[in-house]
Amino acid sequence: MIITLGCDHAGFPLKSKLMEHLHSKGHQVIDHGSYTPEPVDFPDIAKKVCSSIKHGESERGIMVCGTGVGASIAANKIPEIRAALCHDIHSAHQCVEHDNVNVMCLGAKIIGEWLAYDLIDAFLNAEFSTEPEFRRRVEKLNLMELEAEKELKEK
Ligand SMILES: O=C(CO)[C@H](O)[C@H](O)[C@H](O)COP(=O)(O)O
Repeated sequence: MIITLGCDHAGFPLKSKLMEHLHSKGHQVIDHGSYTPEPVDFPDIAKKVCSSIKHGESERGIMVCGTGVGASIAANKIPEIRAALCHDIHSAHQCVEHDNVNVMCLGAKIIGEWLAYDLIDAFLNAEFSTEPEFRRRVEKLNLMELEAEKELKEK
């Protein structure tokens, strides 16, 4: 799978390790930075990661910040992105199976590298369920996005 990766300064050390892990699993990685441990604002990187997914360069993304919270807030502002902060294995696969999540967010200050590897594997091995209730709910999320865009235009 082609995966887009991004991080801020707090996520930088973990992102480098994740990159190696993803390569070892045979994934292709598009790295949208940050490329140094210098301070950088997570919304700027989240925009790049999400734009890469929106434009079809990659199928899924992984964002790492200190807690994963800022990254998930930022990513969820972008239309067509469903981002989830996942620090447990069940959420890491169910978020795809039920909610068709396309960006997983991790907190480098919260979890260690080995849990991060397992979370990523669970996320990337999961597929969106064909069960109608999950499709219907994600369709409702899409409608909410369209309604919000319409309201903005009407302002
Ligand atoms: O976790 C984060 C946002 O939810 C960020 O990665 C930062 O760690 C957090 O905002 C703290 O900022 P700082 O500039 O690293 O002190």
